[in-house]
Amino acid sequence: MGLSTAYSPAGSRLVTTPLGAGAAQLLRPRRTPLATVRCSVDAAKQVQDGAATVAPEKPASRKGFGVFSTIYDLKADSEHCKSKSWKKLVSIAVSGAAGMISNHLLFKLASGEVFGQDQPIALKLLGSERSFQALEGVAMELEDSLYPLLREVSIGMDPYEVFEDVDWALLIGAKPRGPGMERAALLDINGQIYADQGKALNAVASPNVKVIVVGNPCNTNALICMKNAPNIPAKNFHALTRLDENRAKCQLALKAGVFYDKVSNMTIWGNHSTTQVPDFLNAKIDGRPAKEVIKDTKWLEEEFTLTVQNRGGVLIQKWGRSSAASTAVSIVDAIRSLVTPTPEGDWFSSGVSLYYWKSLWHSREHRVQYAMQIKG
Ligand SMILES: NC(=O)c1ccc[n+]([C@@H]2O[C@H](COP(=O)([O-])OP(=O)(O)OC[C@H]3O[C@@H](n4cnc5c(N)ncnc54)[C@H](O)[C@@H]3O)[C@@H](O)[C@H]2O)c1
Ligand SMILES: O=C(O)C[C@H](O)C(=O)O
Repeated sequence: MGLSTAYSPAGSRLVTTPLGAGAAQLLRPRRTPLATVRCSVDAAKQVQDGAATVAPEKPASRKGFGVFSTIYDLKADSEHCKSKSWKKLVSIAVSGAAGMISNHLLFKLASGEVFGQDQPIALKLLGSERSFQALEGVAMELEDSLYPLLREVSIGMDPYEVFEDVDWALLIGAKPRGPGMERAALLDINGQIYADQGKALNAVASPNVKVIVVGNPCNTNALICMKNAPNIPAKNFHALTRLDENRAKCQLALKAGVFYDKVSNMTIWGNHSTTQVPDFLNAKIDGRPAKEVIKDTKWLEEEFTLTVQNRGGVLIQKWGRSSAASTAVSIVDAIRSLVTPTPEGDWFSSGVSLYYWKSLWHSREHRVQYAMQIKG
């Protein structure tokens, strides 16, 4: 005798019953012919039936995936007393959700390590036609992880559905470069994705949605996205340059022989590309200027800069694919920096619209300090 779970359509509760093999038949998932919600039980059956090769029907992204379609009252749920003090649900769209970076990121988001242990979240996962089956697999893994803070998961291929009312959009879905390529060469393929997604965000996302563009070339893609979303404040668009900041901190720590938490005030100027300038002049090690601690100026000016500029490319040569886990970590760092006060005297890097931030910088109205720019 084992524990089996029966899926019932949205609106009713998920039933968990001890079952024998015969009873399992009786509790096969029942779906109305027109139901568009996808659940893990259906996905498993598709593979079993050999239907996995058939293009899946387009799901309605507002409906939850599998267990996440169950309707419940969060505040009234006595089993989760903790939930009574939880904040209002935050809705996060992740594009390229079946890709390498997302495979690390989604589980960090769901665990609460990004937005906090009192912040329930909804994940809206956007995939492409090619990746849709894999997206179902991702959603199934999220189901099986039983994260208390993960209250909703939906999947879809239409950004106009997936982005509806989202508070955050983490735009990762794009083609990565291969060995020997420059990121800029991806613009022809990836640029259009960000034009389309910018339009979709403009039309259906929360008017104050925060957007982090990861797909390369990320600075240009962020600009394209921003230009296609005139209703969303320009200050809300970020290109992910945090990975470069983290890489630069790591190299300075290595050279100085200190743990990397001793390195602060690291700025990345320019694009997330080989033209970027990791700013060792303003960086600090243990509160002192990096140049005072690292006397080897030639190393700082040449090797340090080149290492940070080329780190992504070297990694591709070694791995055969681009960085994923460290990128996910840097997305977490970037979000955390945006939602929590910056430690006194420190700052962080993010690619943003210079036009907007220049004025704010002078007015000194911001509570979080930024060192960032966005470039096309
Ligand atoms: N800014 C950075 O620091 C940084 C770091 C690493 C990678 N990247 C970039 O991030 C992007 C994704 O990298 P990855 O390793 O996750 O790639 P991946 O190939 O593993 O995953 C990309 C996913 O996006 C999906 N996709 C493609 N077009 C889409 C669309 N229009 N809408 C939704 N999904 C779509 C693909 O089907 C795939 O599942 C690449 O462009 C890569 O160069 C940026
Ligand atoms: O180098 C790449 O193409 C992937 C990413 O931008 C990185 O810096 O690791």
